Amino acid sequence: MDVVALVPAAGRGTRLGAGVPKALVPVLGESLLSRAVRGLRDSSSVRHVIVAAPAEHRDRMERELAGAGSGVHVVEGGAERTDSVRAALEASERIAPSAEAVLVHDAARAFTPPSVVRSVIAELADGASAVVPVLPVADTVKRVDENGTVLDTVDRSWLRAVQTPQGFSPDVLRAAYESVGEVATDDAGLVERSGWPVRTVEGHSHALKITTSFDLAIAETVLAPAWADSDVYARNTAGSGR
Ligand SMILES: Nc1ccn([C@@H]2O[C@H](COP(=O)(O)OP(=O)(O)OP(=O)(O)O)[C@@H](O)[C@H]2O)c(=O)n1
Ligand SMILES: C[C@](O)(CO)[C@H](O)COP(=O)(O)O
Repeated sequence: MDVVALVPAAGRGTRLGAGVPKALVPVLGESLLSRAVRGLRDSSSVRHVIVAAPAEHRDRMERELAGAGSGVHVVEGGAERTDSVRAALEASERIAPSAEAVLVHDAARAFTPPSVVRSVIAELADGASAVVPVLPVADTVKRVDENGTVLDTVDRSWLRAVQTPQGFSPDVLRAAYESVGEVATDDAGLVERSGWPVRTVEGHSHALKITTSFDLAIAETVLAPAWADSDVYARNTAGSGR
């Protein structure tokens, strides 16, 4: 399959509070952005990568990715994640007009194993129009009212936590972005609202979204060393890792 990956990387990283956009934060010497793009390239299944960068850091991100290969492009992102994905999606019509599949992958999920990327693409190749990697929810989940009092306990057997990369047939994602103007927290949410079925594949604990300083500590002590260790990396890319 001819696959293009869109990488929203234009967020500020407010919850991490590193003083630079989160995608530029280094983990053991390599930025989250560089690692996220490397994971996509390591899947050997992605032809083009289009990164949405903050306007004021676009040049720096271009330099950061200079060694990542000729198929990597940087465009200007927007105020919300959906604006950044929309900008990259529009650029994909020019950069990758013959793409048969589009992935959307957070720069913040920089340690996603290439095996997850391949699983999503395999499901698209099998005929799915939209695919998301998911994990079961580990905690008991409760609904609460505005005062913080518990209303009820949700049956978690139906719940899944959703990761990226999320994969789509290009026409389906474009139609969803054209018809649904509002902001969504993930791209599959827009596709669902347009009435398309969304399939799931097994996600991976290493695909966590680096959001807080705790997550960054996990990245520094567990995830980056696992990637640097070729044996651990091989096991990690082969299994579920849960
Ligand atoms: N306007 C935005 C906002 C977010 N993102 C990207 O969307 C992904 C998921 O967002 P999140 O992890 O919430 O990142 P931030 O918005 O940077 O985090 P925060 O809410 O803490 O500021 C990240 O790769 C982020 O760079 C983006 O491209 N454009
Ligand atoms: C797309 C996403 O990573 C799926 O879990 C998530 O919804 C992004 O949410 P955020 O609020 O922008 O971090």
